[in-house]
Amino acid sequence: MFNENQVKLAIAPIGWTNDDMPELGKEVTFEQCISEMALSGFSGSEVGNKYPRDTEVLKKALSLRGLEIASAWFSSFLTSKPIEVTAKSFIEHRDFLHEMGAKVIVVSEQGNSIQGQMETPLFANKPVNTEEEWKLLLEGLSSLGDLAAEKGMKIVYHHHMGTGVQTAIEIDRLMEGTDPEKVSLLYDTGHLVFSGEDHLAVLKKYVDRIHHVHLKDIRMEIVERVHSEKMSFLQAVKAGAFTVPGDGVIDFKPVFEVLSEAGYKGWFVVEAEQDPAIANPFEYAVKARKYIRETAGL
Ligand SMILES: O=C1C[C@@H](O)[C@H](O)[C@@H](O)C1=O
Ligand SMILES: [Co+2]
Repeated sequence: MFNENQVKLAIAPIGWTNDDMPELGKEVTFEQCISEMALSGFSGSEVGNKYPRDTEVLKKALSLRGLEIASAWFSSFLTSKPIEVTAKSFIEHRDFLHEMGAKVIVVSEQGNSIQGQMETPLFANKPVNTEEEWKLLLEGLSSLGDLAAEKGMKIVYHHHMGTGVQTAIEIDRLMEGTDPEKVSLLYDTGHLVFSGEDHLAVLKKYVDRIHHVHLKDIRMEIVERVHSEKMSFLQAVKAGAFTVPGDGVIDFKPVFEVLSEAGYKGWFVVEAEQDPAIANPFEYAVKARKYIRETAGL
């Protein structure tokens, strides 16, 4: 299905230690996390809060286990702070990733996001960008795209629950308002299905602009509780809204088919944050690896 020289498989550390709620998995060491990633058959990782920032130390620890860095999350504040503030931290992040050999930079606007607020009900309080916020966001992302291009890199925008770019309509606006040469899309199956979008329609529409993929599955019974019990994003994660591909309601076969027919090149990153005390991260990594082998032939 895929050309094995063009796609690579990574897993995010968020199942071992959660960056949004560092108390989840605080006892798990960096070495345990990356060793279990390698042992379960992955060749890459994104960057978590326990990863050393010294690039030589990080490279050595990863190469001992046959792992590479696929990318890392960057929070932009284009709608709430002057562009210079975001640009300064973006350049630092870009240079770190460039040194680590990554080609794409995950960007998500957090200026008006509620994703980190433990008590804020997710669906009732989702921010909706004003016209002014859209302008700041679209122009700011173009500038970040230019900065990424200086190093031969791309930004991949992460649509996300609890932010101003969550729904298919909002993704349309983001895509229509930016230059494909400057702004690419990160496709995260879990966030689209959680939001109630047609994830395959979004994929087919933007497949040529998708340069990074997060593979996340959904437990629909938890999403129903998020609605009825007015849970926040973080409460939803703790309750187990997300899981690894093959363990929830999403059929990934058509997702892989659309991407392979379009000649997708880049990383697939299994990203399934759940409480590691409930869902053993190594066991779930092995489960995801087996499912991807069976469904994508990778
Ligand atoms: O890519 C991601 C990074 C996390 O920090 C985030 O909250 C998660 O849901 C996600 O998709
Ligand atoms: Co994601």
